[in-house]
Amino acid sequence: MTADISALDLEEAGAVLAAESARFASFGWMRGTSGNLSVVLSRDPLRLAVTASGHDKGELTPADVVLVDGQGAAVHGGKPSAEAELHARVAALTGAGAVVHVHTVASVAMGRREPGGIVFSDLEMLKGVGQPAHEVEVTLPVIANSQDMKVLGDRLEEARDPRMPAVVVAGHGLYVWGADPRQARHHTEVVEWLLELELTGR
Ligand SMILES: CSC[C@@H](O)[C@@H](O)C(=O)COP(=O)(O)O
Ligand SMILES: [Zn+2]
Repeated sequence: MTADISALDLEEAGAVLAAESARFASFGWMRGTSGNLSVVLSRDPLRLAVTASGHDKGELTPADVVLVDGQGAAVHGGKPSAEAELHARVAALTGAGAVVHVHTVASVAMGRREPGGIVFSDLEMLKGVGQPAHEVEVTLPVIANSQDMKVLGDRLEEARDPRMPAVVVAGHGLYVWGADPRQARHHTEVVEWLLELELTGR
């Protein structure tokens, strides 16, 4: 346990992540134990609470959370998400306070159709990721999948567009981030809505 993060802080974070996870699972976005969530608990040193690996993400309890460092290694708790290192990388790179990873059908389907990136324009919903609705084109980057989180992190760093707090990982799912878990959830809902629209409309 680090001196600056109490067990209570971690359990409170676990309660938030369990609630967010149950919500995403209810949407069918975390089927078969897929997906993972994190929230930043301290910046210096970087510490995140991340969901434990391999659990049913619709049935998490506040205890199903692990404290990890800036490399995604466990500092306290059990086995962190297999993707904890990427969460830490996103938090360090973007300044986000929370990261969401979901396995949505629309993200994988659109990543296949548009491997060079998915362009959105003239949609009121773009305001939900801080962009104007009109006269702007915003691209959601698509990066190749890897089981190596360092490789995935390098790809995300190279491809990300500061105007879009998300990337699609081809053949895998969606990474989205925000200032806190609530904003990360809203960004996730908006990006997924945009993806579903494009999937339906093309
Ligand atoms: C069907 S689980 C797929 C996993 O390999 C992974 O991509 C995932 O999203 C969940 O991993 P986890 O280690 O439980 O956080
Ligand atoms: Zn995944």
